[in-house]
Amino acid sequence: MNAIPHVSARAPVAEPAVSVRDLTRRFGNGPAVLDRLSLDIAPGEFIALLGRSGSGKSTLLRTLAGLDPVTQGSVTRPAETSVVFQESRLLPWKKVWQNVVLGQAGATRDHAAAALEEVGLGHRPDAWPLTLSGGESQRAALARALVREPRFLMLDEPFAALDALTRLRMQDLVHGLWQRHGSAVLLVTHDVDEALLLANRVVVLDAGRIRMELPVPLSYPRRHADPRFEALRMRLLRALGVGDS
Ligand SMILES: Nc1ncnc2c1ncn2[C@@H]1O[C@H](COP(=O)(O)OP(=O)(O)OP(=O)(O)O)[C@@H](O)[C@H]1O
Repeated sequence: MNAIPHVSARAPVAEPAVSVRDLTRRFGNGPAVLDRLSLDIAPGEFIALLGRSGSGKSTLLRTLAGLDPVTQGSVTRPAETSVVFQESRLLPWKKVWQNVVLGQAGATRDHAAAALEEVGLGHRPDAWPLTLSGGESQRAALARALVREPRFLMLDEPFAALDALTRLRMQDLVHGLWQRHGSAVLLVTHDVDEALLLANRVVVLDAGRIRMELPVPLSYPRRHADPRFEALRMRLLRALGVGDS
């Protein structure tokens, strides 16, 4: 896979990898679930999207993925885009490696093996999905995303169903993949700490609008004990309406 040079959130970038302009999305005659929302994501930038339940996070992601139509406005993103969901969505009647290459023209068993190796599942290409643990299934889902060599990777609460320890391991894995491949990443999460551990910039959504955009100017690896981490955490919690405000 080609490494795309990492561009930090602050670097001047002429062409964003992803551009959302005045995006509005309604269901039927209902209220705007996304309300004239604009957002640019730079090549190689890692964005975490936070927001209360119902704030429009999944709708934004689905619209970016082309799974949901745009009511008004526009969305531009690379053709090479991959999505990983909360559930791995592996087909149980196909082996792991077959799932990894599914729907990807030209992808071979060797491509699957390389992607599985990278996510720490190189020893189980012939396993059946139902024999995998939750963490292993999500690793396979990540391998399936990687085999597409995405310039833009969307992750919709990919660790939400995992236990705390597995979740930490998966966060490390995603961080490593991002550093190696340099894709732009959009991670939807409910977890403020996860957002601050991983992202260059945290975007808080509220009723379909961006309530806050918070750059995270801390180097990696990040530590909860860092007072700057804690200060950013408090700001995010306030923006989410948690804690004293
Ligand atoms: N297919 C649909 N038809 C009608 N309304 C919908 C549909 N999908 C989503 N909505 C509404 O759009 C709003 C935003 O939903 P969305 O799933 O994007 O929120 P979310 O921030 O991802 O929430 P959560 O954190 O609970 O996953 C909600 O009020 C939801 O009820």
